Amino acid sequence: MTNVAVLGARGRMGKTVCQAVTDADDLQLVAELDAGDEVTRETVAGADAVVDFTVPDATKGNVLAALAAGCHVVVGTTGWTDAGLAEVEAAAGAAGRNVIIAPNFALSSVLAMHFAALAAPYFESAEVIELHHPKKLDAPSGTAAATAKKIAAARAASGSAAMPDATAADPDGTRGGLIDGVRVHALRVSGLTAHEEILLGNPGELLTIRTDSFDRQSFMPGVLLAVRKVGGLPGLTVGLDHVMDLPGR
Ligand SMILES: NC(=O)C1=CN([C@@H]2O[C@H](COP(=O)(O)OP(=O)(O)OC[C@H]3O[C@@H](n4cnc5c(N)ncnc54)[C@H](O)[C@@H]3O)[C@@H](O)[C@H]2O)C=CC1
Ligand SMILES: O=C(O)C1=N[C@H](C(=O)O)C[C@H](O)C1
Repeated sequence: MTNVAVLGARGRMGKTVCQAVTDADDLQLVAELDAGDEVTRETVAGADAVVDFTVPDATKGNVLAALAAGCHVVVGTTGWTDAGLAEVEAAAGAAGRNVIIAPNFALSSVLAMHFAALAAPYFESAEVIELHHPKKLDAPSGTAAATAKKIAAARAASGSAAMPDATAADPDGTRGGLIDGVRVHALRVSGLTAHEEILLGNPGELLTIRTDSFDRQSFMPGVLLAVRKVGGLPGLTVGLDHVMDLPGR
């Protein structure tokens, strides 16, 4: 039995994770923490793994506290910087505990990012559109940022030319942001949950890769997989693609 503590337990994702852990035969929910609760050895109640779905401002402090409390950590909270990831990697090494941070735990999204990186060197243009509910605190989504970085890395590795859409005219600033030279557009619309479209274009053709999370249940198989695997993946792992055995990686 793996003991699990959930941080952000009163949130949209936290509630869903608490239920998924409760429903799993091999996992036991031992603590539910939210804003105002300190993360200590006592409050996480002997958890083997702590799961964090909180807010970008709090997540790094939570991870460092959970490592200090002797736990492995699985993080879905977005808004991470490279410096924050480096700090966590060092802390995980020092504590002898492991951390998995994934911007998206939905299988469709992990595969969409993977397919986009595979396709990117074969197209002149690539732009990312992410669509979410208006209560989302960060923009662009962690998934869109990761997708753009993967597209840019794949194009750089294959020696692709700069994309014409990155420098296309933008007289009124309506062309979105740029992440590693890839255009990213963030939409916030009532009724939506979490969606992403990646458009890859050549003269006369378009490849569209689209992923939709209609329900937060879509993230649960990935979260539970990470909880079950985190003890065996030393140090810091970023991205569920490194936890799954994706062919062609
Ligand atoms: N990786 C993935 O697959 C997914 C990631 N997310 C990310 O997860 C995060 C949470 O999303 P939602 O659940 O929709 O947000 P939410 O706003 O519904 O929940 C956040 C919860 O964290 C709590 N909280 C705030 N500060 C805290 C602290 N210091 N310690 C403990 N709890 C604290 C809040 O009170 C709230 O209950 C966001 O960063 C979102 O982007 C969301 C869905 C999927
Ligand atoms: O806030 C959300 O809802 C989501 N956040 C993650 C992100 O920023 O990529 C994952 C998913 O898109 C849902």
